[in-house]
Amino acid sequence: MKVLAADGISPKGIELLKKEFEVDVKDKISAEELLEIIPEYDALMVRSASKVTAEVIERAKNLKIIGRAGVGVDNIDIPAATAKGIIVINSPGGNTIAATEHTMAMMLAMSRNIPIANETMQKGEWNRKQYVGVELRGKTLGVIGMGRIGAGVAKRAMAFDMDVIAYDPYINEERAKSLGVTIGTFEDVITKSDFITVHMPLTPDTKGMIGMEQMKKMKKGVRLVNCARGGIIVEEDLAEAVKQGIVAGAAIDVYTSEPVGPDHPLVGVPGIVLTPHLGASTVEAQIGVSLDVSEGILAALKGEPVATAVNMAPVSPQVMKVISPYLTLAERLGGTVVSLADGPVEKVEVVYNGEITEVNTGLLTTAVVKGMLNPIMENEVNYVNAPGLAKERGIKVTEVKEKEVEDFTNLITVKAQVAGKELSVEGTLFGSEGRIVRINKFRVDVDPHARILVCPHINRPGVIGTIGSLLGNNGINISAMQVGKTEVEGTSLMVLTIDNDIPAAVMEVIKGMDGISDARLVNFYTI
Ligand SMILES: NC(=O)c1ccc[n+]([C@@H]2O[C@H](COP(=O)([O-])OP(=O)(O)OC[C@H]3O[C@@H](n4cnc5c(N)ncnc54)[C@H](O)[C@@H]3O)[C@@H](O)[C@H]2O)c1
Ligand SMILES: O=C(O)CC[C@@H](O)C(=O)O
Repeated sequence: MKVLAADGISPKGIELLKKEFEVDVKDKISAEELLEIIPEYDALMVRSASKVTAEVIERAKNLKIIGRAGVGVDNIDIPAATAKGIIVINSPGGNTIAATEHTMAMMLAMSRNIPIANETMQKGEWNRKQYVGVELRGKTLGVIGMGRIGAGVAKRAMAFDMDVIAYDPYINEERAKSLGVTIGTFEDVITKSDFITVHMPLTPDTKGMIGMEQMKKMKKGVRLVNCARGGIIVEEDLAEAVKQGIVAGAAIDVYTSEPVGPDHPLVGVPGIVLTPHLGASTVEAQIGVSLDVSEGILAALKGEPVATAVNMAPVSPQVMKVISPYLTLAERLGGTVVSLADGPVEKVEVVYNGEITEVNTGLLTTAVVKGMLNPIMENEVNYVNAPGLAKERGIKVTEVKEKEVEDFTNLITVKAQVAGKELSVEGTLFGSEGRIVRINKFRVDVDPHARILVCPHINRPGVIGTIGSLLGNNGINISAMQVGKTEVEGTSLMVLTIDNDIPAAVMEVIKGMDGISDARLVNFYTI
């Protein structure tokens, strides 16, 4: 497998990846070169400089995962990646402190004229009267977007004795209370604050959220900070508002289009402090984000789910801890059902019993679907594309949770509707080992690995022996055997774990044997 690390990713994560994969490092890569070389790679790591467009994704023949060494994924075409089953991961917390501290640094630099004072002093000037600043103490800071960075900025601002008022339509009263901030409306924040800082992603809702109309409503002497995304504050309006004295100052780290040249409207405006997207640029943050995405890439390339995938339903680390031991079992139950089916699966119901019902089992259901589709699809099915592929194929997937469970702590039952008939396979964990404990109505204890031959048959002398001899005569070794019975007298289910594939002609002979009702091969290597 080959990994491309673009945009100057810290070597810490790259070292980790190099233990398992071939890694090419290209700190500076043009859009043309990326398009040209992307077909070679299985994984791509980027910061904010490279644009992973639909065209790049279209040409990425082998790409399985894109790792964004940072928070914002606005430089990646997520719908295009999802449609192609490419996992997109980021590092949600790796650079939070760096961006939070940069915001504080920008606020202080702006309010105490540090950049201009330094610049003029470096030229030999001594301008003490010209650069009188303002204090943070006692001022109101308006925080728009109370996520990781917004909350970190609020906490630090309170240590500077600022009052914090926040606007974030997606946080609840309880969270606001625990952060010690006052929650207000957008109007409250823009009209009552002395400093305003924005910390949300650029979305259709947030784009241009602060323009001239809003700036005119703000307090006289207001100062604005944007260390989130360019475009949340309209750049031309901000330049004009500072020039006209509507806004006293601004500190900006991010721009609608980067890199920024000398013609940018904010360049050269007195009172505006600019940095070239340095929010995440600390040694610690770069190591953190590099390790985060490298670990994610390692897991994803092994087929494991990654909690930081942005194009999958998010799974908290607590939930992941509970469900991860069941993921392989869930896939194998799905794969078993589809291998036993005599026709296309129309409907799947995944029933969870026991303690596992207390957490979100969505990812386990996706694992069942992944296991069902993998043996029958040409291209790899993964946690990202499995739900979409099932929908495309008209397979209705539902989840049922039932607290009660007999005999086991937890039980997963996969029921499939095939040509009007129901098939079901049940599984549980014995310690950390997955086991199939029931196939249709037959109780079994099968270790779902290698290949199994499943034969419902009449319970009478000689039937099992005939199959054993046939397999032996064809050089197929049986390494384990189970016979499951039902309440229906006279019928049994034989499950043989075998070391080799069974040729189609031998399968036909088995199916035609006296006393055998059916024969199905489940190959766990393809699930
Ligand atoms: N300058 C940098 O180098 C740098 C570094 C890290 C992060 N960032 C950017 O900072 C931003 C925030 O990062 P984070 O880690 O705190 O993200 P986060 O996801 O933890 O927080 C974002 C917050 O914005 C809120 N939000 C969404 N839409 C909103 C709206 N319309 N109005 C108000 N609030 C809204 C969300 O509810 C959430 O609480 C992101 O855009 C990220 O890309 C920049
Ligand atoms: O890669 C960077 O330096 C910027 C990262 C930052 O914008 C982010 O969204 O995490």
